[in-house]
Amino acid sequence: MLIRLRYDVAVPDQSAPLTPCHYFNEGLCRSCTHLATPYEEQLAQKQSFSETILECDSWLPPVASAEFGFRNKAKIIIAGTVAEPTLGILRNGAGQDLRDCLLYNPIITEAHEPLTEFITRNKLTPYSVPERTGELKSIIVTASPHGRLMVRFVLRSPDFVERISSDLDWLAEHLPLDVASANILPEHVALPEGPTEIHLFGDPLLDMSLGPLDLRLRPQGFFQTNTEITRVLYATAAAWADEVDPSSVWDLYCGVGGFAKSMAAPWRTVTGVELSEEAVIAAGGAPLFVAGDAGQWAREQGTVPDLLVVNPPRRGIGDLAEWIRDSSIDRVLYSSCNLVSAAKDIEIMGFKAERAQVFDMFPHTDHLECLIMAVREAGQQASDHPNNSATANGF
Ligand SMILES: C[S@@+](CC[C@H](N)C(=O)[O-])C[C@H]1O[C@@H](n2cnc3c(N)ncnc32)[C@H](O)[C@@H]1O
Repeated sequence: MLIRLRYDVAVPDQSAPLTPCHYFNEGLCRSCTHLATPYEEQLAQKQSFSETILECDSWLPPVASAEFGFRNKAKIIIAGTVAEPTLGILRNGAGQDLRDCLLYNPIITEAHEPLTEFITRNKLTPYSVPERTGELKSIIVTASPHGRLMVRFVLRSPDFVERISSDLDWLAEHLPLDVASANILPEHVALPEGPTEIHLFGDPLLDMSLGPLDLRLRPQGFFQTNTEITRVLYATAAAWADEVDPSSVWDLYCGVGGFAKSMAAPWRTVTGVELSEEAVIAAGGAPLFVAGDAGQWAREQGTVPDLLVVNPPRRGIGDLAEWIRDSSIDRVLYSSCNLVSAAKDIEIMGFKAERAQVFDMFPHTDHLECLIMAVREAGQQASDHPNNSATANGF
């Protein structure tokens, strides 16, 4: 904990309890803004914040995460020199090594040492942000639930692809490597990655299966970052869906298909829709998974599902909310990492939250995932609406 003196000079408060993270205690990394707050208190704060943002008939108790070791993905910024690279973040334009970060899955932590050696032995010059020189910008590492790794080298140009590729057998001897690729990001921008991905090693699919749920991830696909919380989230969503036992489900913004697959049953049709073709291929492709814009796809169907599942990016579902309002859909299972946009969407839809639960996907931060079962408000029947597209289309 820091106390602030006049002129905003921060000095360590010697009387305050230290957190388990030495980077935090030394003021070198403050990504975990609430690390000094006891975890139970963090959870209670997230719950009360959520209850003020979203009016709900029944708020269930929050689902707690492991406090450390839960992150399955690390975006490691590379800086420093070939002989002494830093693997972590940029702090005031310089590299700050974060290899002891407590959030990482232990196999990601253990990968730092061989990755450091790999950079040095292959002379992979770190990219310097102030000078705009060098090649290796970052390494994105994803850990599977089975202890295997996907490693992606984000490079300024394809110049180093050959030398990386030719030494990957060495890397595979030193860490549990299943997939490796190069991502090309030529621009000097604060983006995590570029559009071009060059596959270099292994199968391009990392097995992210969670128990019976068969999930696979390709390099540019999205996967929730807290594996255990994700498993509980999908299982809870499936249990809530089973209570209403829909015969048709649409999973919009489906990513690699976690919600859709957890709700699949022989007596049910389930369709997942996702913008990223990489994710759709990883999910298993047609006929169950469709690549496209969720809103456009929904409008083109000429029918509606018994249960609509949405798990959009932070901005929410946009004008799909009006389409839902004007349709005959009466039950939406909304999973969101931004309760503010979710609450706004649910209001626009003319629905009310029947049940909600916080899943602590991102401990020590303000962020959270929330699962909401929303139902059409009495008196808000789509058929009453003058712009009822379903009625206009004759179904
Ligand atoms: C929060 S992630 C959820 C992914 C998935 N439901 C899961 O549990 O991993 C949001 C997903 O929406 C996708 N997406 C973004 N805009 C979209 C759109 N207009 N139509 C369909 N999918 C979209 C992203 O590619 C991303 O995979």
